[in-house]
Amino acid sequence: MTILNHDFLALTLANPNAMAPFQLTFPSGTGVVEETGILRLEPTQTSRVSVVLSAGIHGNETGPMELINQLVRDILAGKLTLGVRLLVIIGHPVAANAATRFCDVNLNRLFSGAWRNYAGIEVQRAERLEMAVNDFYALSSTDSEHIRLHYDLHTAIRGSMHEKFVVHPFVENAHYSKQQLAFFAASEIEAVLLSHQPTTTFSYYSHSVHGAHAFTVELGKVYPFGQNDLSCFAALEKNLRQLLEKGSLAESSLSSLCIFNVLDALVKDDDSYELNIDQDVKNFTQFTEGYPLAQSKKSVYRVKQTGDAIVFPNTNLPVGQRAGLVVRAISVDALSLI
Ligand SMILES: O=C(O)CCC(=O)N[C@@H](CCC(=O)O)C(=O)O
Ligand SMILES: [Zn+2]
Repeated sequence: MTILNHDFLALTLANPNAMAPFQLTFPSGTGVVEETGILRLEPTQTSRVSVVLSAGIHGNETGPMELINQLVRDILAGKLTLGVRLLVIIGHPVAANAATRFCDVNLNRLFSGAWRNYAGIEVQRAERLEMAVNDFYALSSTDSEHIRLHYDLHTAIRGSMHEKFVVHPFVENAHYSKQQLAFFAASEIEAVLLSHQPTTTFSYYSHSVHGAHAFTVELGKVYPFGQNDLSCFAALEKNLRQLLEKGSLAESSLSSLCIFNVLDALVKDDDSYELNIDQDVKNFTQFTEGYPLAQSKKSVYRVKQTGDAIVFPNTNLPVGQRAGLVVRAISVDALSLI
Protein backbone atom coordinates (compact mmCIF):
# COMPACT_ATOMS: atom_id res chain seq x y z
CA MET A 1 0.00 0.00 0.00
CA THR A 2 1.14 3.58 -0.59
CA ILE A 3 0.11 7.00 0.54
CA LEU A 4 -1.83 8.48 -2.38
CA ASN A 5 -0.17 11.71 -3.59
CA HIS A 6 2.12 11.42 -0.53
CA ASP A 7 -0.75 13.08 1.37
CA PHE A 8 -0.54 11.55 4.85
CA LEU A 9 -3.05 14.05 6.28
CA ALA A 10 -5.68 13.17 3.66
CA LEU A 11 -5.12 9.45 4.30
CA THR A 12 -5.49 10.02 8.05
CA LEU A 13 -8.65 12.11 7.76
CA ALA A 14 -10.19 9.55 5.39
CA ASN A 15 -9.59 6.82 7.99
CA PRO A 16 -10.14 8.68 11.27
CA ASN A 17 -10.93 5.75 13.54
CA ALA A 18 -8.35 3.11 12.70
CA MET A 19 -5.97 1.88 10.03
CA ALA A 20 -4.27 -1.46 9.53
CA PRO A 21 -0.48 -1.03 9.63
CA PHE A 22 1.44 -1.03 6.35
CA GLN A 23 5.01 -0.48 5.27
CA LEU A 24 6.32 1.88 2.65
CA THR A 25 9.55 2.96 1.06
CA PHE A 26 10.70 6.37 -0.06
CA PRO A 27 13.92 7.60 -1.71
CA SER A 28 15.83 8.17 1.56
CA GLY A 29 14.44 5.40 3.74
CA THR A 30 11.63 3.13 4.83
CA GLY A 31 8.52 3.72 6.86
CA VAL A 32 5.48 2.25 8.49
CA VAL A 33 2.01 3.65 9.05
CA GLU A 34 1.47 2.10 12.47
CA GLU A 35 -2.11 3.29 12.98
CA THR A 36 -4.19 6.15 11.68
CA GLY A 37 -2.20 9.35 12.06
CA ILE A 38 0.95 7.57 13.23
CA LEU A 39 3.79 7.36 10.71
CA ARG A 40 7.34 6.28 11.52
CA LEU A 41 10.05 7.06 9.00
CA GLU A 42 13.55 5.59 9.28
CA PRO A 43 16.41 7.03 7.19
CA THR A 44 18.67 4.75 5.19
CA GLN A 45 21.71 6.09 6.99
CA THR A 46 21.96 5.62 10.77
CA SER A 47 21.22 8.75 12.72
CA ARG A 48 21.88 9.97 16.24
CA VAL A 49 18.69 12.07 16.26
CA SER A 50 15.12 10.85 16.88
CA VAL A 51 12.44 13.47 16.25
CA VAL A 52 8.75 13.32 17.12
CA LEU A 53 6.64 15.91 15.28
CA SER A 54 3.04 15.94 16.44
CA ALA A 55 0.13 18.17 15.46
CA GLY A 56 -3.63 18.08 15.76
CA ILE A 57 -3.69 16.84 19.35
CA HIS A 58 -6.52 19.35 19.33
CA GLY A 59 -8.63 18.60 16.27
CA ASN A 60 -9.35 22.19 15.25
CA GLU A 61 -5.68 23.26 15.26
CA THR A 62 -5.23 22.68 11.56
CA GLY A 63 -2.25 24.86 10.59
CA PRO A 64 0.38 22.66 12.24
CA MET A 65 -1.17 19.54 10.62
CA GLU A 66 -0.82 21.20 7.21
CA LEU A 67 2.75 22.18 8.03
CA ILE A 68 3.94 18.71 8.98
CA ASN A 69 2.01 17.20 6.08
CA GLN A 70 4.13 19.32 3.70
CA LEU A 71 7.30 17.99 5.29
CA VAL A 72 6.10 14.38 5.02
CA ARG A 73 5.02 14.91 1.41
CA ASP A 74 8.43 16.20 0.47
CA ILE A 75 10.21 13.33 2.23
CA LEU A 76 8.02 10.72 0.52
CA ALA A 77 8.43 12.44 -2.86
CA GLY A 78 12.21 12.57 -2.49
CA LYS A 79 12.38 16.37 -2.38
CA LEU A 80 13.65 16.29 1.19
CA THR A 81 16.30 13.73 2.09
CA LEU A 82 15.56 12.30 5.53
CA GLY A 83 18.63 12.22 7.76
CA VAL A 84 17.03 11.56 11.15
CA ARG A 85 14.60 9.09 12.66
CA LEU A 86 11.13 10.64 12.48
CA LEU A 87 7.79 9.87 14.11
CA VAL A 88 4.94 11.96 12.67
CA ILE A 89 1.68 12.12 14.58
CA ILE A 90 -1.68 13.58 13.55
CA GLY A 91 -3.15 13.48 17.03
CA HIS A 92 -6.92 13.41 16.81
CA PRO A 93 -8.34 12.74 13.33
CA VAL A 94 -11.93 12.27 14.58
CA ALA A 95 -11.92 15.72 16.18
CA ALA A 96 -10.16 17.17 13.13
CA ASN A 97 -12.96 15.95 10.87
CA ALA A 98 -15.50 17.42 13.29
CA ALA A 99 -13.50 20.71 13.37
CA THR A 100 -13.51 20.61 17.13
CA ARG A 101 -10.84 20.84 19.86
CA PHE A 102 -11.90 17.47 21.29
CA CYS A 103 -14.93 15.19 21.37
CA ASP A 104 -15.33 13.92 24.93
CA VAL A 105 -12.30 15.10 26.89
CA ASN A 106 -9.23 17.24 26.14
CA LEU A 107 -6.64 14.79 24.75
CA ASN A 108 -3.78 17.00 25.93
CA ARG A 109 -4.73 16.39 29.56
CA LEU A 110 -4.63 12.60 29.33
CA PHE A 111 -0.94 11.72 29.10
CA SER A 112 1.37 10.15 31.67
CA GLY A 113 -1.39 7.63 32.30
CA ALA A 114 -4.02 10.27 33.20
CA TRP A 115 -6.20 8.58 30.55
CA ARG A 116 -6.90 5.90 33.18
CA ASN A 117 -9.04 8.43 35.09
CA TYR A 118 -11.27 9.44 32.18
CA ALA A 119 -13.85 8.06 29.75
CA GLY A 120 -14.37 8.97 26.10
CA ILE A 121 -12.86 8.43 22.68
CA GLU A 122 -9.68 10.33 23.56
CA VAL A 123 -8.77 7.77 26.24
CA GLN A 124 -7.81 5.04 23.79
CA ARG A 125 -6.00 7.54 21.58
CA ALA A 126 -3.86 8.88 24.44
CA GLU A 127 -2.85 5.34 25.36
CA ARG A 128 -2.05 4.58 21.69
CA LEU A 129 0.00 7.74 21.27
CA GLU A 130 2.00 7.01 24.41
CA MET A 131 2.70 3.54 22.99
CA ALA A 132 3.83 4.97 19.65
CA VAL A 133 6.26 7.31 21.38
CA ASN A 134 7.50 4.52 23.67
CA ASP A 135 8.12 2.20 20.71
CA PHE A 136 9.81 4.94 18.70
CA TYR A 137 12.26 5.96 21.39
CA ALA A 138 12.83 2.31 22.40
CA LEU A 139 14.16 1.70 18.88
CA SER A 140 16.63 4.58 19.19
CA SER A 141 20.17 4.08 20.37
CA THR A 142 20.60 4.18 24.15
CA ASP A 143 23.97 5.87 23.72
CA SER A 144 24.06 9.15 25.61
CA GLU A 145 24.98 11.01 22.41
CA HIS A 146 21.59 10.14 20.90
CA ILE A 147 19.28 13.17 20.86
CA ARG A 148 15.56 12.80 21.45
CA LEU A 149 13.33 15.68 20.37
CA HIS A 150 9.57 16.17 20.45
CA TYR A 151 7.89 19.30 19.10
CA ASP A 152 4.13 19.16 19.73
CA LEU A 153 2.69 21.84 17.45
CA HIS A 154 -0.48 23.73 18.40
CA THR A 155 -2.36 26.93 17.62
CA ALA A 156 -4.15 29.01 20.23
CA ILE A 157 -7.82 29.82 20.71
CA ARG A 158 -7.08 33.55 21.19
CA GLY A 159 -4.92 36.18 19.67
CA SER A 160 -1.64 36.78 21.44
CA MET A 161 0.77 39.60 22.26
CA HIS A 162 3.46 37.06 21.32
CA GLU A 163 2.15 35.26 18.27
CA LYS A 164 4.45 32.24 18.55
CA PHE A 165 5.62 30.83 21.83
CA VAL A 166 6.59 27.58 23.47
CA VAL A 167 5.67 25.94 26.74
CA HIS A 168 8.82 24.49 28.27
CA PRO A 169 8.16 21.43 30.42
CA PHE A 170 8.98 21.43 34.11
CA VAL A 171 12.60 20.40 34.54
CA GLU A 172 13.58 19.37 38.05
CA ASN A 173 17.07 20.87 37.99
CA ALA A 174 15.99 24.20 36.39
CA HIS A 175 18.73 23.88 33.76
CA TYR A 176 17.58 24.88 30.29
CA SER A 177 19.05 23.82 26.97
CA LYS A 178 20.70 26.79 25.29
CA GLN A 179 20.64 24.94 21.97
CA GLN A 180 16.88 24.38 22.11
CA LEU A 181 16.17 27.99 23.06
CA ALA A 182 18.49 29.18 20.28
CA PHE A 183 16.57 26.95 17.86
CA PHE A 184 13.31 28.61 18.89
CA ALA A 185 14.86 32.08 18.55
CA ALA A 186 15.99 31.17 15.03
CA SER A 187 12.47 29.90 14.27
CA GLU A 188 10.82 33.25 15.09
CA ILE A 189 9.34 31.95 18.31
CA GLU A 190 8.94 35.06 20.45
CA ALA A 191 8.43 33.77 23.96
CA VAL A 192 9.14 30.83 26.24
CA LEU A 193 6.98 29.85 29.23
CA LEU A 194 8.85 27.93 31.88
CA SER A 195 6.57 25.44 33.66
CA HIS A 196 7.29 24.70 37.27
CA GLN A 197 5.16 21.66 37.82
CA PRO A 198 4.47 18.35 36.11
CA THR A 199 1.46 18.24 33.78
CA THR A 200 -0.41 15.62 31.81
CA THR A 201 0.37 17.10 28.39
CA PHE A 202 1.89 15.16 25.49
CA SER A 203 5.16 17.10 25.46
CA TYR A 204 5.64 16.68 29.19
CA TYR A 205 5.17 12.93 28.73
CA SER A 206 8.02 12.67 26.22
CA HIS A 207 10.23 14.77 28.44
CA SER A 208 9.51 13.06 31.75
CA VAL A 209 9.36 9.45 30.54
CA HIS A 210 11.89 9.52 27.70
CA GLY A 211 14.20 12.41 28.57
CA ALA A 212 13.36 14.13 25.30
CA HIS A 213 13.78 17.84 24.70
CA ALA A 214 10.02 18.21 24.35
CA PHE A 215 7.91 21.34 23.98
CA THR A 216 4.40 22.51 23.24
CA VAL A 217 4.90 24.96 20.37
CA GLU A 218 2.14 27.52 19.80
CA LEU A 219 2.16 28.88 16.26
CA GLY A 220 -0.55 31.54 16.21
CA LYS A 221 -4.30 31.43 16.07
CA VAL A 222 -6.62 28.56 15.15
CA TYR A 223 -8.10 28.58 11.63
CA PRO A 224 -10.06 25.92 9.69
CA PHE A 225 -8.34 23.66 7.14
CA GLY A 226 -7.42 25.60 4.00
CA GLN A 227 -7.53 28.99 5.74
CA ASN A 228 -4.05 28.91 7.27
CA ASP A 229 -1.34 31.17 5.92
CA LEU A 230 1.53 28.68 6.04
CA SER A 231 4.00 31.46 5.23
CA CYS A 232 3.57 32.49 8.90
CA PHE A 233 5.45 29.31 9.81
CA ALA A 234 8.22 29.86 7.23
CA ALA A 235 11.12 30.27 9.67
CA LEU A 236 10.15 27.20 11.69
CA GLU A 237 9.52 25.19 8.54
CA LYS A 238 12.95 26.07 7.16
CA ASN A 239 14.61 25.04 10.41
CA LEU A 240 12.61 21.83 10.66
CA ARG A 241 13.70 20.97 7.12
CA GLN A 242 17.31 21.50 8.13
CA LEU A 243 16.78 19.35 11.24
CA LEU A 244 15.15 16.53 9.27
CA GLU A 245 17.75 16.63 6.53
CA LYS A 246 20.99 17.29 8.39
CA GLY A 247 20.12 16.47 12.00
CA SER A 248 21.33 19.92 13.03
CA LEU A 249 19.50 22.75 14.78
CA ALA A 250 19.60 26.31 13.45
CA GLU A 251 20.51 28.77 16.19
CA SER A 252 20.08 32.51 16.86
CA SER A 253 20.85 34.77 19.79
CA LEU A 254 18.55 34.29 22.78
CA SER A 255 18.22 38.06 23.10
CA SER A 256 15.09 38.05 20.91
CA LEU A 257 13.25 35.72 23.32
CA CYS A 258 10.89 36.91 26.04
CA ILE A 259 11.08 34.49 28.95
CA PHE A 260 8.23 33.99 31.41
CA ASN A 261 7.95 31.96 34.58
CA VAL A 262 4.60 30.23 35.01
CA LEU A 263 3.62 31.53 38.45
CA ASP A 264 0.26 29.87 38.85
CA ALA A 265 -2.06 27.53 37.03
CA LEU A 266 -5.62 28.77 37.47
CA VAL A 267 -7.88 25.81 38.12
CA LYS A 268 -11.63 25.89 37.64
CA ASP A 269 -12.70 24.88 41.13
CA ASP A 270 -16.47 25.24 40.81
CA ASP A 271 -19.19 25.65 38.19
CA SER A 272 -19.42 29.30 39.29
CA TYR A 273 -15.75 29.92 38.28
CA GLU A 274 -15.28 33.07 36.19
CA LEU A 275 -12.36 35.02 34.76
CA ASN A 276 -12.71 38.81 34.93
CA ILE A 277 -11.45 39.43 31.42
CA ASP A 278 -13.01 40.53 28.16
CA GLN A 279 -13.96 37.90 25.63
CA ASP A 280 -11.26 39.06 23.22
CA VAL A 281 -8.41 39.53 25.69
CA LYS A 282 -5.14 38.34 24.16
CA ASN A 283 -2.64 35.90 25.60
CA PHE A 284 0.06 37.74 27.61
CA THR A 285 -2.28 40.61 28.58
CA GLN A 286 -0.95 42.13 31.81
CA PHE A 287 -2.84 43.11 34.95
CA THR A 288 -2.18 45.30 37.96
CA GLU A 289 -1.45 44.04 41.46
CA GLY A 290 -4.58 43.09 43.39
CA TYR A 291 -6.80 42.72 40.33
CA PRO A 292 -9.34 39.92 40.99
CA LEU A 293 -8.51 37.91 37.89
CA ALA A 294 -10.62 34.89 38.75
CA GLN A 295 -13.30 34.05 41.22
CA SER A 296 -15.83 31.42 42.16
CA LYS A 297 -18.04 30.67 45.14
CA LYS A 298 -14.99 28.93 46.59
CA SER A 299 -12.04 31.19 45.79
CA VAL A 300 -10.69 34.43 44.39
CA TYR A 301 -7.38 34.84 42.57
CA ARG A 302 -5.80 38.31 42.87
CA VAL A 303 -2.90 39.33 40.67
CA LYS A 304 0.25 39.21 42.78
CA GLN A 305 2.36 41.81 41.02
CA THR A 306 1.68 44.46 38.38
CA GLY A 307 2.76 43.09 35.01
CA ASP A 308 1.73 39.51 35.69
CA ALA A 309 -0.06 38.25 32.60
CA ILE A 310 -2.56 35.61 31.56
CA VAL A 311 -2.06 32.88 28.96
CA PHE A 312 -4.62 30.31 27.71
CA PRO A 313 -7.63 31.77 29.58
CA ASN A 314 -10.56 29.40 29.16
CA THR A 315 -13.44 28.51 31.45
CA ASN A 316 -15.31 26.35 28.95
CA LEU A 317 -14.00 23.20 30.57
CA PRO A 318 -14.89 20.78 33.38
CA VAL A 319 -14.32 21.57 37.06
CA GLY A 320 -10.81 20.50 38.04
CA GLN A 321 -9.14 21.56 34.79
CA ARG A 322 -6.73 24.39 34.02
CA ALA A 323 -8.51 27.67 33.24
CA GLY A 324 -5.35 29.63 32.44
CA LEU A 325 -1.75 30.28 33.36
CA VAL A 326 -0.46 33.35 35.16
CA VAL A 327 3.03 34.22 33.95
CA ARG A 328 5.71 36.74 34.95
CA ALA A 329 8.48 38.02 32.71
CA ILE A 330 12.07 37.31 33.74
CA SER A 331 15.38 38.13 32.14
CA VAL A 332 16.99 35.53 29.92
CA ASP A 333 20.18 36.22 31.91
CA ALA A 334 18.47 34.75 34.98
CA LEU A 335 18.38 31.31 33.35
CA SER A 336 20.81 28.54 34.11
CA LEU A 337 21.73 27.36 30.60
CA ILE A 338 23.41 24.11 29.67
O1 LIG B 1 -5.37 28.70 23.31
C1 LIG B 1 -5.58 27.95 24.25
O2 LIG B 1 -6.24 28.30 25.26
C2 LIG B 1 -5.04 26.54 24.23
C3 LIG B 1 -3.98 26.27 23.20
C4 LIG B 1 -3.42 24.90 23.54
O3 LIG B 1 -3.95 23.93 23.10
N1 LIG B 1 -2.42 24.90 24.41
C5 LIG B 1 -1.92 23.70 24.99
C6 LIG B 1 -0.77 24.00 25.91
C7 LIG B 1 -0.17 22.76 26.50
C8 LIG B 1 0.93 23.02 27.53
O4 LIG B 1 0.66 23.70 28.52
O5 LIG B 1 2.05 22.51 27.35
C9 LIG B 1 -3.04 23.04 25.78
O6 LIG B 1 -3.82 23.77 26.42
O7 LIG B 1 -3.12 21.82 25.77
ZN1 LIG C 1 -3.73 22.88 21.27
